[in-house]
Amino acid sequence: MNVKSTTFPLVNPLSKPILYSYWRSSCSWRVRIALNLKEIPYDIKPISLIKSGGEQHCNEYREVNPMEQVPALQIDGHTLIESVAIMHYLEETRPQRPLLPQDVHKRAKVREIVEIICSGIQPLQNLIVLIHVGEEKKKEWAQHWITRGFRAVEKALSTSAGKYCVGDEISMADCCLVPQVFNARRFHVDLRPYPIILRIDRELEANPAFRAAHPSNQPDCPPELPNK
Ligand SMILES: O=C(O)/C=C\C(=O)CC(=O)CC(=O)O
Repeated sequence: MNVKSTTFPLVNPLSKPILYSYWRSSCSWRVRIALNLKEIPYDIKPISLIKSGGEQHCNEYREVNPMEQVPALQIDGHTLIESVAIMHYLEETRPQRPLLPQDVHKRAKVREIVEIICSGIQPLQNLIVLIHVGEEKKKEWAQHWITRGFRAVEKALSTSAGKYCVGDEISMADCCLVPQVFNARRFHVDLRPYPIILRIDRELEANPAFRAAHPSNQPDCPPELPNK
């Protein structure tokens, strides 16, 4: 693993941000999109969640993120963890290309969709949970929780969506939706009942910030991308 012990806990406030990321971690992906949208230059330190039982569990990385998960972002002399907290930090310190709408009701809608995905769906189909569920049951388990959550997301979008999740501006909700759709496809969820989710996902496919953040464009993506 190429994480040097000198990298932490001290972080140089002037150095380029470093994102500890895994190519198909949906939580890392959210942050990559946010950084790209805000045009914040950053370096990636890949953390393999599967190599040698998972580099996220090694002593050095536990110093960076005691939750032993990705992402972690070293920025402005701080080490930040948890993708939603990181996106809010970026929003508050780099207000260019806002990821939250001005209107308070629309902001609430963005947060609602973010919360459904980041608390109500993704943690239930995360690697650590699926390991406990077991190989035999994991597909059905993931499908169950993604379907349950997508039903609620689709309902929310039926009143909030314009071109994107909330109105016509890209927001944190879109940063969370696209990686979750990828996960849904990975677990072969039938997405036909969610036409608004599919339309927004298609809309964002061509966006350069989203495209650059895609797992297939990550330095640690294996040459043959499985389950794309
Ligand atoms: O290559 C792997 O199978 C390991 C881990 C992941 O995909 C990441 C997740 O745990 C899913 C997620 O981010 O939602």
